[in-house]
Amino acid sequence: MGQQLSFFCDSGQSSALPDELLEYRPGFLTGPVADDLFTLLHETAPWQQRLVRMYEKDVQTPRLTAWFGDEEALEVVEKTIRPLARWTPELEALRRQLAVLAGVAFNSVLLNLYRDGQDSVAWHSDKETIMGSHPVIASVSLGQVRTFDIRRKADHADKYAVRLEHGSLLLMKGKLQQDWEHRVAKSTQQMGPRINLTFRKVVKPRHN
Ligand SMILES: O=C(O)CCC(=O)C(=O)O
Ligand SMILES: [Fe+2]
Repeated sequence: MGQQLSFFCDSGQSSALPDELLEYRPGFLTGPVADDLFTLLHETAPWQQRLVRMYEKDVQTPRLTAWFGDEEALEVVEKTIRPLARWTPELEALRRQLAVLAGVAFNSVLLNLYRDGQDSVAWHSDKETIMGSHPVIASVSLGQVRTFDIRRKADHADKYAVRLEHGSLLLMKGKLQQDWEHRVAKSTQQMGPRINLTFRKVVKPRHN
């Protein structure tokens, strides 16, 4: 990869984001392949609305999710990953393609369905306890273009945004999970559904 990319800050100015943190590939999947995958997943994935504990209350996540993966992934994070669906041929093919491209033996994929502009994922970083330090996460986007924001944990003014297009691939890597947070914010604009797939290699936490 290594191509130079432009990311856009809130001010509308473009600025290059270090590609040791994020690599963006628009058109990773061609239009028809992306269209078919969107329709298939939208109609057949075992979508669920999960409860998360926030401020001592159970609240529903503002999006639907589904997990697919290997049995070994289930053993790692039994509570959060369950139920874990078996790989479908289409997701298995994508996993293989991404494993070669990213050099990572992904053993699970988390699917998010943002039904409209009101669905979102709040600022967070993905847990390194179950992915090891400096994990590579391969994120494929289908459907509605949404904005992916990142901000540095130590200085929230240090932030970038990138539009994740239909059929695009975003590789998150290096110190992104350690030093930065990311989100997909709600939008007041009329928006169609978007499906995001994050391929992950989850591993048993190491106890020293
Ligand atoms: O929808 C996206 O692009 C990001 C999803 C995400 O950050 C996550 O599932 O951890
Ligand atoms: Fe995330």
